[in-house]
Amino acid sequence: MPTILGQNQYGKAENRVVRITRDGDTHHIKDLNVSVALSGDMDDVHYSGSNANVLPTDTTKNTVFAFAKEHGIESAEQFGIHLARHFVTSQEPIKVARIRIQEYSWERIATSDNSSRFIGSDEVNHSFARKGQELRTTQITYDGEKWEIISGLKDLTVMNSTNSEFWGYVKDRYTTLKEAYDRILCTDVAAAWRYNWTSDDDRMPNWEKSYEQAKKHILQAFAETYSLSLQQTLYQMGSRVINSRSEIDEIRFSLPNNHHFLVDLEPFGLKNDNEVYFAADRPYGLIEATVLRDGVEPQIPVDMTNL
Ligand SMILES: O=c1[nH]c(=O)c2[nH]c(=O)[nH]c2[nH]1
Repeated sequence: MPTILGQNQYGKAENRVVRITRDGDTHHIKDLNVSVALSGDMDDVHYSGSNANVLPTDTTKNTVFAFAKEHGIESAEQFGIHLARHFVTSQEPIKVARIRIQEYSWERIATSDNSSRFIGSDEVNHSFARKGQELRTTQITYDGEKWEIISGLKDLTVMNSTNSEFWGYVKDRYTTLKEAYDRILCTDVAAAWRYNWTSDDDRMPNWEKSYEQAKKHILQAFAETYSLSLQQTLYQMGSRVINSRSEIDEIRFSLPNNHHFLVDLEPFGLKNDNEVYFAADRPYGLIEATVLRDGVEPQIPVDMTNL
């Protein structure tokens, strides 16, 4: 049966590009998922395998990252327009470029009123929480006498665009990781905390307020900790909650280390001065720990945060 080629397009999908613009101590984030689809005179590659008209999808990926440096990312639309125009006007065989962009929005974390005691007031400008509601969770267990209430949240994505380092770790023959003295720290916070309210005879906590406050302390501790490891940040977040909320005795975290790798733009003659990152989705480091009020028995199950 004879066949003919129908509609076709190709490109690199889901380029996760993060552009940090550093305006002194005030940082701005653009976080995009960019998919490139090109079409045009592509009969030959399908019919005979001749690649003469094919700009590699790998090149389209590089172009996305290089453009993030060269042109910046003013808006998703502006960025997409630059890219689409580039592909169509620079490559004769390419007749149509379709750029799809999803943008992750971030908002600044409001730090605590007394933060200037811990950090310079200008440093609040590098800590962000991703917009979009986190999921609030709770588990209630009652045996007719005692209550166990474990509440928490998941998918609370936060980022520090500076004030994070990681060095001085063990190095064996398989270690290739370079020590980092200024890296992006990004995680999706999953936390579960246990209330010490166990009896109907005791005064019940204000659940709504407690949730809002626990979340606030987690965010502020993340923003205000100068981090030498995600483990250290985790502990700071946990102790901030335990120390500020007398109704909570125990908190467990599961924190993926959402790696952001600096993109090597040298091959394109561009210097990447901590501006353009590749946001990898896997594999990721996974840091998990419980923080307890001194003297209490741990009760939150290990997998409680994997709701
Ligand atoms: O904060 C970190 N903790 C680690 O244990 C670790 N391991 C690693 O490779 N990177 C990091 N980062």
